[in-house]
Amino acid sequence: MKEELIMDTKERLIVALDLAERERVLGLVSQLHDCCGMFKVGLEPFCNYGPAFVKEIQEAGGRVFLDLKFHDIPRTVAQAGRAAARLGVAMFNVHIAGGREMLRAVVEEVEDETGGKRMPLIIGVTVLTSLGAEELFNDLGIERQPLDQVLFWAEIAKECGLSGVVASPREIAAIRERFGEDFLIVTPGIRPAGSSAGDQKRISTPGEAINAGADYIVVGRPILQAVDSREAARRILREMEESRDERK
Ligand SMILES: O=c1ccn([C@@H]2O[C@H](COP(=O)(O)O)[C@@H](O)[C@H]2O)c(=O)[nH]1
Repeated sequence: MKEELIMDTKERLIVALDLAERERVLGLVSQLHDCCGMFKVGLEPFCNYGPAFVKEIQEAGGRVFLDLKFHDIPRTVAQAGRAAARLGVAMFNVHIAGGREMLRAVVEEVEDETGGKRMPLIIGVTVLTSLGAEELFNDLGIERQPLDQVLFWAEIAKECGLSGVVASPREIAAIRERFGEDFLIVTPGIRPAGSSAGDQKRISTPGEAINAGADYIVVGRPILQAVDSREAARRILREMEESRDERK
């Protein structure tokens, strides 16, 4: 059975711990662990505190999405994937732009490490939510529109055995329609009404993302920078819950 069917709303919220201060991060973990399904450890906390920090979050009761977006030659990414699986993370990601051989290598290595049991979800990063059509063309030389590029990469991810993709809220409905319910969609670029987009270009509200069919939404600054982070998370959960009811 697809994990989604047994997920309640809180399990769909992933809080991005994009902070450098160790004590603050651990404080947030204890404040928010009953309001979200996973904590995302990305480049900032990982480069500051390393794998031991992932363990600390797990010991405090948090499931971890390791967001290091591996992108390298196949062997290197496969071995990094093995190490991520050993760390016991629930999810990690790789750039689909690394190519089919890299994607197949990491899936195979993680299956070998875990014996196919308690495998972390391996998610492919498509077009970063901070990029619009202009940057995609001018900076990366990609002529497709973001939606077409996301679908192109999602197809490769699926073919190579990944569990799903990271994509912006704008592409959720098209991914869902093309790849069905058994392909996970993890969506950053989430901004509750009235909050600032910052460096994100392809955004939507939590409710819109859930309505479009996201499995997980990833939220950083709207929670981290709120005066009351717990209340901000709970407000997002309420909005997700209402949109989920509408979707039923
Ligand atoms: O395309 C992507 C892939 C990853 N991210 C990550 O998600 C969070 C979003 O944080 P906000 O503060 O809510 O913008 C951040 O950790 C990114 O590294 C993404 O935004 N877009």
